[in-house]
Amino acid sequence: MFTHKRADFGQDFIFGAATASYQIEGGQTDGRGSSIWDTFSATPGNVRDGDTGRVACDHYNRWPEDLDLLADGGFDAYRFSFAWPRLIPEGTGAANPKGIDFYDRLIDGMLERGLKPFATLYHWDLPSALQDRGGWMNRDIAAWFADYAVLVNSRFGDRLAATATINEPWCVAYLSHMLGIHAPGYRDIRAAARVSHNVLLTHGTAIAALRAEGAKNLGIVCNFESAQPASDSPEDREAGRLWDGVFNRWYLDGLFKGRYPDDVLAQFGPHMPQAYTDDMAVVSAPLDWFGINYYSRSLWAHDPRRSAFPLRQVEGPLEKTAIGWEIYPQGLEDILTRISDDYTKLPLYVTENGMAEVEGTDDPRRVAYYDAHLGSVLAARQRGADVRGYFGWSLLDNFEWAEGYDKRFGLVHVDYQTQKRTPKTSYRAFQTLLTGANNPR
Ligand SMILES: N=[N+]=NCCCCNC(=O)[C@@H]1[C@H]2[C@H](O)[C@@H](O)[C@H](O)[C@@H](CO)[C@@H]12
Repeated sequence: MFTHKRADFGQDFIFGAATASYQIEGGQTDGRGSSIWDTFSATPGNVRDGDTGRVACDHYNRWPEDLDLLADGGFDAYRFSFAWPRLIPEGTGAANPKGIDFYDRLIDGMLERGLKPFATLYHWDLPSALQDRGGWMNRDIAAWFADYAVLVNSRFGDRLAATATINEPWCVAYLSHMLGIHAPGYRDIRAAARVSHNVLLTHGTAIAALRAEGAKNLGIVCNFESAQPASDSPEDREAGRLWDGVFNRWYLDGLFKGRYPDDVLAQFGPHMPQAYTDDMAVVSAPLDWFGINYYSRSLWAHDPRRSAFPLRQVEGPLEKTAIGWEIYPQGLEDILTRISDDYTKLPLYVTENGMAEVEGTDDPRRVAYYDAHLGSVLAARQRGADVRGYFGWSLLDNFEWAEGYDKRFGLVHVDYQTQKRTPKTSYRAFQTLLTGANNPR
């Protein structure tokens, strides 16, 4: 079990678990439109074992059982995402009544169980019809997304505890348009530069539209990693700093200082959209809270072979999870205190933290991972970071993007042949922390 006690976090601290629509819902029916992850995963070679989100955890049909798992675990909140293609199948225009009905029932189900709905408007499942129109590379996405955000707010806003516009803009931009690892799979510096701006412009445009509707408790969720040099050489130290710029400072500086970091702009060079500086007041719109996703650290060395972003990742020596990421709890304390000291005094939520582990329901390594990272949250709070909550990633084993179903992050095991859910030891650790009892269902 954990070494911490619920009281260590203060009575107002929120514990939750997180998921995302494409990773768990399945339910490619009832008017849901196609998403870029449907097309990306249907393309051979993009996802391990050719896995897709067609069925996933069948959450579209099994959501009452999954909400029961959250309630029985003693969680205060559930971080979930709306599937844009389920609500507006073509991305713009007519809403899908069956999509609205699904989220109506899901959110009411949370409220009936005393679970606070922490919503994310976009967790990567862009409607394919919008990709046909350029997707994130088209500046018009800011208006398309703002209209979608206003629809969600009009239908569900009065029941949501908190709303994040976008999950992990770095993944939407760099992982998906520079590295090509996620949908839509571009490897194009010009696309990456434009999307790195458009994703934050879209966020800010939606915030303004939601404010005009009177929406409250608005934020964004960004992912951070502790970017470190692979050696003490000046070149490697510069490489570590540049990656910190790419992964962390682009978003922190953009959102909270209204400007992009010069070292990263220098790498993007002439590929930035014209007059992007005119947008920075919108990009840095005031927020009510800020979400931090943290998993690991990364080591970087100078790579002179590359004309832009001259760096390469180096494997580190620390214990690794089943997805190959080093276990580095200190990085969570560091990023929380860095954000609080250098960027914002907004309420902070750890909106994702967790680890991939080999299949099984006894997961002592995951218990130790969570225990160590919860300790980092306490340490950051003691250093003045206003951390208000923590969400484990993930409630369920689920579709892990390009890794398919091979990588399991769940507190609850999913047998994809039978869809049977089985709480793991790590679920029991949270249940004991949160309820004091280890009451098996
Ligand atoms: N260089 N490099 N670095 C690799 C950085 C990976 C960043 N990926 C995440 O943070 C994703 C986040 C996502 O929200 C969720 O949908 C995913 O399931 C989890 C687990 O993967 C995490």
